[in-house]
Amino acid sequence: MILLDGKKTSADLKVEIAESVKKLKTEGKKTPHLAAILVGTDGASMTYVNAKVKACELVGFNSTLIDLPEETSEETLLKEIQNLNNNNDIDGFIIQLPLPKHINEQNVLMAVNPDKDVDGFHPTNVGKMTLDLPSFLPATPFGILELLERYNVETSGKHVVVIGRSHIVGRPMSILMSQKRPAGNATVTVAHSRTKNLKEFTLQADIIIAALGIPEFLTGDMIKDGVTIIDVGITRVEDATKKRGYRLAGDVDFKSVSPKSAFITPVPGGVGPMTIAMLLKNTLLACERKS
Ligand SMILES: Nc1nc2c(c(=O)[nH]1)N[C@@H](CN(C=O)c1ccc(C(=O)N[C@@H](CCC(=O)O)C(=O)O)cc1)CN2
Repeated sequence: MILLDGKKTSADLKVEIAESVKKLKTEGKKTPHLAAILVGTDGASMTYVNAKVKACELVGFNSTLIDLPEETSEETLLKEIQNLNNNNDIDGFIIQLPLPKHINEQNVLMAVNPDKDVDGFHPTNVGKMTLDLPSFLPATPFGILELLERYNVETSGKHVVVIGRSHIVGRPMSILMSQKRPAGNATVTVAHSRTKNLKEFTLQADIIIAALGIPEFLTGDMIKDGVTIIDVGITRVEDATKKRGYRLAGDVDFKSVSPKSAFITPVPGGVGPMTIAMLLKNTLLACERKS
């Protein structure tokens, strides 16, 4: 079993991005600038946004964090988005998800200028991705493709089962892996909460992407030997024995699944850190496209 090490791969990527930033600076070009909007005080969202800001510092980007209270209205948030759209120094920005329930996520994501949409969530970028045109790929699927490529995991002609159909991970992952691309050319099945006899599909899969958000859902009896496992889930599960009061659990039961796997991502240290590295990559791209 080979661990697909997202912590190490993302660190390698950050070194490469930092080198590109140095080159931009020596050429007298603009320093990439990422902004993030956080609405509310959800613990996990605060962790991720802070990690994004720290990653910007590490690679030499400028960053701006716009921290808004939970009760922020949709109108106020839309005004903040317009300010970022109109600010020429900002190359790309993201709105951390999930948003509080009183805010319509689609209205918010559609207000982002697609040229600054480094999350790749705007319908224009989703459409371009679907047509395999240059766009910003959503960071988690982009990170998974990068991990598969860097570890030379064969995907061509393989049967990929994606469990979960979210707009952020499952749906784009299924589109990208069926395309003609490195880490693509696969035959893809999308399974979801209404899928009957899921085990019949997972037992046939060469690659499983578990992105349903149910801790330790995929177990050893559901997979065949030699499978590649990508675990996208990161749930905080209460655990009084831990200093923080919780442990991080993936969607995969690592203990029973890893012995049967050829490749597997751990949680933590797998897909999560790759998400941040690919956001940086998109921001660099946004900055380079401007100049
Ligand atoms: N606007 C966005 N919102 C959300 C996205 C996104 O891509 N754009 N994805 C997720 C959360 N996410 C990034 O925002 C994210 C999740 C996990 C990690 C990560 O590094 N996880 C670590 C563990 C960190 C911890 O201690 O909790 C790991 O897996 O090793 C980074 C980013 C939803 N929202």
